[in-house]
Amino acid sequence: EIPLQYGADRLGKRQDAAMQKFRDNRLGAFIHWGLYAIPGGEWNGKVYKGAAEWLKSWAKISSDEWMKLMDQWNPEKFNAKAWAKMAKQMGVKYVKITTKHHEGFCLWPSKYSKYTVAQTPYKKDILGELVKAYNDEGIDVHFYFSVMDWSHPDWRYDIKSKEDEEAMARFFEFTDNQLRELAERYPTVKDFWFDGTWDASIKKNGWWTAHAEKMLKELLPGVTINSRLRADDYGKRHFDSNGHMMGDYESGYERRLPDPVKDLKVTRWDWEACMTVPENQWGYHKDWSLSYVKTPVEVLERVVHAVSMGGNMVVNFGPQGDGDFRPEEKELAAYIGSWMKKNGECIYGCDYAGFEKQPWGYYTRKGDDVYMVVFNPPYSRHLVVKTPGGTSIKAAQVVGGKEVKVEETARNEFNVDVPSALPDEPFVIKLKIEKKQSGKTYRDALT
Ligand SMILES: COc1ccc([C@@H]2N[C@@H](C)[C@@H](O)[C@H]2O)cc1
Repeated sequence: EIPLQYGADRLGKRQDAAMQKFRDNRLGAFIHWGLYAIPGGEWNGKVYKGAAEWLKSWAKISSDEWMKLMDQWNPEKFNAKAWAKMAKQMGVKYVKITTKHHEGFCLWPSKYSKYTVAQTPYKKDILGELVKAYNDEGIDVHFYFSVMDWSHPDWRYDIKSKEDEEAMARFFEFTDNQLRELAERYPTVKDFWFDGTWDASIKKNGWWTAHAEKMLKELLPGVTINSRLRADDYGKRHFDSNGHMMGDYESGYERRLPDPVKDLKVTRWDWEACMTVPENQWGYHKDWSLSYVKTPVEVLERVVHAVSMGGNMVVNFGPQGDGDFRPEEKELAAYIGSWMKKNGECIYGCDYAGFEKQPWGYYTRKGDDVYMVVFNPPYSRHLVVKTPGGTSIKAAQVVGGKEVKVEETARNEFNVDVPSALPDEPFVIKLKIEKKQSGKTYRDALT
């Protein structure tokens, strides 16, 4: 192993209660809300197809020009309690909120910046209202924080001179001040999800990323930190130069998921994926017809896919500039919520089952209970289950429904019947498994 000063601080999964809660939560929501929600992807009459929260970049707008949007920030339909109710009904156990995105606008009245809600017509502390409202609903709050800050004169993409070095030193102090401020103002926050850390200016300062994690963990014992913050002594990110994950969970699965057959390595560590409903829109975009919009079932499948491989999934919402949500997002939250009400036991507190992936859907597991989450019921009307060695199926029951027949068909192979009346939505079968060898003898084919 290469000696590292700023590599992984720990090998293996964190086993403390705070991390167990992070893991058990499994389903979260992202809230991307900032000045970008006002133009919604359109500038000077031109609609840009790229991610709406990057409009400043696509339309090549100066920060001074962009920050004039603050004069229009007065979300008259914003109601933190209503947002928290919607999250509760969706069945999410936590919400990740953009405290500050790349644009540099702060949803809290930071005393280290003039680009905050305090300097807008709205005036009040939006972040504080949201933290209280979500917590009052029993929902954990996680903070998204972009290190890259397009509004700050000392931000550098790379360090090529003494001036750059001095500017970034000031920038790191500014960032430390904001992080400390967030931790001290909102001590119930459970996680920091860092973004905007891919540039050379950060990769050349791995020491700072380790310091930022350490500082937050001293201020907030138990807080979780994502791998995306971290760069090691040699600028390696997420996993250090010895291949060990930095931070408390891998945060590289953004708008993509590990393959259920080829990428089983991810079951060895904690990880959290995040996803957009359109192909690539985090902030509010006025025209969702520009790309494919995933149906609620397609969103649900990605949630189950993540949990089936021992990960969390965060589904993104991009609230409108007026503080209300678009109809598609309200419908999505309602659909997921109604499904989770019936079937949440196959998600919350569940993990990788260790069963071989089948075409009909995904397995999740909690203790001795293995769940089959069926998205593609086959014409054969039975679901093939291949169990690990020494494992047999004792019984099978549709969650919230009837027992279904289980028949042993070969060594460690079973047919589980689909319900006679096929449900019109993805359904879950709960297996009672037991450790025992089958009494039957099976002849292997000689080839
Ligand atoms: C250079 O490519 C990207 C892609 C997405 C991002 C941000 N990460 C997501 C979680 C959103 O915040 C998106 O703006 C930044 C840079």
